[in-house]
Amino acid sequence: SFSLPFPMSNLIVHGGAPLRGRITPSANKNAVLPVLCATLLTRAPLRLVGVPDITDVRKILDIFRALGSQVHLDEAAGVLTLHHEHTHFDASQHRLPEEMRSSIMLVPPLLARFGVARLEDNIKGCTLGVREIDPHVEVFRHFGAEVERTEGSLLVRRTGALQPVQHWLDYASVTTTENFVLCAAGAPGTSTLTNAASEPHVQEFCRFMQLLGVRIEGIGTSRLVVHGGGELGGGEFRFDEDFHEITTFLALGAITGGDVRVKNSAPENFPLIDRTFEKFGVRVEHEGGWSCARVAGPLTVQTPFTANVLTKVEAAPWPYFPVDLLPIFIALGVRAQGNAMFWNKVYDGALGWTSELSKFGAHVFSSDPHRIVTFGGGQLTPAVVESPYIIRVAIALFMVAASIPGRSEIRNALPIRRAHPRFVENLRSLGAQVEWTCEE
Ligand SMILES: CC(=O)N[C@H]1[C@@H](OP(=O)(O)OP(=O)(O)OC[C@H]2O[C@@H](n3ccc(=O)[nH]c3=O)[C@H](O)[C@@H]2O)O[C@H](CO)[C@@H](O)[C@@H]1O
Ligand SMILES: C=C(OP(=O)(O)O)C(=O)O
Repeated sequence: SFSLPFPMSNLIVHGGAPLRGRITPSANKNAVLPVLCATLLTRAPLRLVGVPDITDVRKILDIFRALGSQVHLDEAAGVLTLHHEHTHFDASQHRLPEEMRSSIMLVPPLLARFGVARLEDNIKGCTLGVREIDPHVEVFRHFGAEVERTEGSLLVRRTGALQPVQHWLDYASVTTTENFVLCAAGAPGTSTLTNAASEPHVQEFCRFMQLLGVRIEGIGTSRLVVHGGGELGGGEFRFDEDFHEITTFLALGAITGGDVRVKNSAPENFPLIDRTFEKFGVRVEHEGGWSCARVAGPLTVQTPFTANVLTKVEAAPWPYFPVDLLPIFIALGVRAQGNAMFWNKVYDGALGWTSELSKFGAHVFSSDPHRIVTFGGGQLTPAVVESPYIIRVAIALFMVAASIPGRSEIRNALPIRRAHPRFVENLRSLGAQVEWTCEE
């Protein structure tokens, strides 16, 4: 199994080298995790192809083993076979994985199979500010489950079968949408969700639910219709490439003035991401199943035609620019000549880390909890910086470091291992001088 501890927590990089080469991206953590949670709904065997070796996956597989499920992972091939046949859950004994948001999607399958689930308060996830639990509780209750607060956790119970519902979310929440579909799958009849999230990973998760035998209409739109209550089967599912990882490696090529090509089978997801690259003088091309980012000269922020506005990147639920990619473009912003505004419309407290960029000599102004302005293009120097527990921020700090000649250190970069397998190995294959080290 791949349940070894991973103690190296800092990234050391000798930056300044243009990164060049080809990358085959892994699967999207935010598709893989809800799919893994959903597997618990069925007693039939399953084969999942393209499973990444990331720490969040390890944690979910560990809980499956603890519950008595059959788990077999061929690490080299990334093939996971799962069989939740002789699976037992004891709410007083088993603890769902902490420090990852996706644990919350184990609740509906546990409810369906065992009538009870217990969710630790500490499920957390990236420290992006408040991660609300109420929309989930509303969904569980609406379907007929009872939710009560106990010390340090939430206890969710079902006495009878879940009832189909019509539900309208306050906002298009990714995991709440997935939890809705998971509950609806077990509620005999038709359930409808309005203001559903539609991110590529939500679509991928819905396609997996279809493989299990759940009829879903409206995938990719803001209204999902789920026909639940049928017998669920098994089968084989192959994960798509992660648009976050594709974008990350394209951005790494661009910020180091190199030429990185990334395999990309779904360029139809990229028009807005491509236009956002263009705002910093980076041209993305998609051809023959591969994408590359070209930079002609130094990175430069495009000047808007409208007077008195800043070039801006506005992140919000899909089909807006994806919020998890914002830090990666902030890294481009501090490197590009000119000024740009970054607007995080999703999280209240997700931009505090940008003060850390001043250690490289970058100039970033915090307008309010949702907006910052980068004054880019100045001289940057290598630095020792500290990452918060936010995957994409550790990457953004690494990107800036990789673009500056000299030795930099990103402390607490371990969150990267939550989403990106072989990150350092991939970087080395592109010519980066980078390694993991332990805390001194
Ligand atoms: C495991 C997983 O899939 N995690 C992703 C999922 O988390 P998650 O599903 O937790 O994120 P949500 O979509 O629920 O949004 C997170 C928080 O942002 C706030 N909010 C969000 C949208 C909105 O229109 N208004 C609003 O106030 C809420 O406080 C909410 O709690 O989606 C987030 C938003 O794409 C991503 O950052 C996470 O990587
Ligand atoms: C924020 C993320 O994950 P989580 O929701 O698990 O914290 C992420 O994938 O960037």
